[in-house]
Amino acid sequence: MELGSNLVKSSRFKRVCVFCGSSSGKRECYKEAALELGHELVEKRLDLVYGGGSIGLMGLVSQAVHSGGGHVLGIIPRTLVGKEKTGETIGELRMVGDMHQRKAEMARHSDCFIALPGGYGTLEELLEVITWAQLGIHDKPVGLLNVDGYYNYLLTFIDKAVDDGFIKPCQRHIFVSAPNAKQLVHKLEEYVPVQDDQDGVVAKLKWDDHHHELHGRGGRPGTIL
Ligand SMILES: C/C(=C\CNc1ncnc2c1ncn2[C@@H]1O[C@H](COP(=O)(O)O)[C@@H](O)[C@H]1O)CO
Repeated sequence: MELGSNLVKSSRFKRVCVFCGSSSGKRECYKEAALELGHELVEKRLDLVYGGGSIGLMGLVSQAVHSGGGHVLGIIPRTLVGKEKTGETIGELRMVGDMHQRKAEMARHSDCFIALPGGYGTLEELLEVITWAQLGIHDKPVGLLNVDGYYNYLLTFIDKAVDDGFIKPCQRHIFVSAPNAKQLVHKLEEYVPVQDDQDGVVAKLKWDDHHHELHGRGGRPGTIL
């Protein structure tokens, strides 16, 4: 695909879910990384799925994608809607009943996940999609944007969990990490899902079948199909 004079290789993804701080952090590098990620998504013609709202890094990444011509889908619980809590949202906004539905909908609408720096909310979203990958609920790539070493302690902790037998060595690489957006998107493109057939990982198909048995094919918000 041609964009100006540059040749842009088309991506295996269409929509990228970004988890990130509802604050901007104290250092410029976090804001710069959010903008850089937004620009990278635009350059690769990738649409954005995120938590809605324009506060913090969420605002920066969504504005960058929106002003670059990408589609922005914000998924937000009704309770959080309101300028005072989330700022002015741009792009398409979809409202859901609660935080659980929100995460499931964000995941359902995305082909991969990226976590920028953030706080508890970002960590929880990141660890949930990693856990879902471990359980075989999805096989979508997950990437950690380790801006200026922000996540080094988390990576060290995960290594400790592997050493101490709480995370299997083969699951250590269930997600990828990189210091900048370009490298991270490249790694996500190359990612091959971790295989762990021997030890109880339930194939995605089985989760889906079970879900369809329970809820029918139409699905309900709150489940990845
Ligand atoms: C409740 C108040 C502000 C919270 N506003 C949010 N608006 C939209 N999305 C949010 C908000 N807070 C958390 N999120 C989700 O979690 C991630 C950011 O959380 P963090 O703790 O800042 O890392 C983000 O990806 C969103 O999906 C006002 O009192």
